[in-house]
Amino acid sequence: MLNFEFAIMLPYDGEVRYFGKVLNEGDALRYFEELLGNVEWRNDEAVIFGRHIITKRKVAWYGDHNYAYTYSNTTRYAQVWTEELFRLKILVEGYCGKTFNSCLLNLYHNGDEGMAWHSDDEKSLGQNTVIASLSLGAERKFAFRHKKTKETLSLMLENGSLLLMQGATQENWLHSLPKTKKVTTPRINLTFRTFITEGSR
Ligand SMILES: O=C(O)CCC(=O)C(=O)O
Ligand SMILES: [Fe+2]
Repeated sequence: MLNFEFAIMLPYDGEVRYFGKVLNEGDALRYFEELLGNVEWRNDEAVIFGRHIITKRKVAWYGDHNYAYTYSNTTRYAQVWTEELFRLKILVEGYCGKTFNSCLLNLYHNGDEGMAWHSDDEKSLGQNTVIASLSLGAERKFAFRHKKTKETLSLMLENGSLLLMQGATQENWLHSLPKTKKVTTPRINLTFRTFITEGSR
């Protein structure tokens, strides 16, 4: 396997690697535009405390099969990889030395849209899940907060950059994409994940 340079982001209780830019400006822009136009973007919906919420942020979900995935009391079905998403999956797998069977995409139109503190610890992802996050478009701050010590740290996710979260990260740390008035342009984020399918449980 090839070795790539990366920065280690978490001091303890989890493993996060930041590879920096893995796509040059031209490729990042081309993928951004292709995904903006070709992905089936939808507003995310959730039922939280009995209220039906529709987010401003748009989402899409792709994978090897049309997996059904339930969170926040809503079931979604994955679309099968587009050609450009499949190419990005192969690129990301090369850096991470891991394979992924699905990808959740988020489209943030500007800094008014973000993602609140959460961890990606759904049962369908299993323990010590590996999540690779590729960012395209506007540079945004990404933050981690330890669930017990409350230690907080953050980094900037650059255009074309790759972040890998693995080990006990989801068990011990929350992460968020804070809203900001400074960002007025859109960003697309792709999180490649491994969804545990019926056959492999
Ligand atoms: O947009 C990001 O960088 C993070 C997205 C995220 O945390 C998620 O989709 O679970
Ligand atoms: Fe997340």
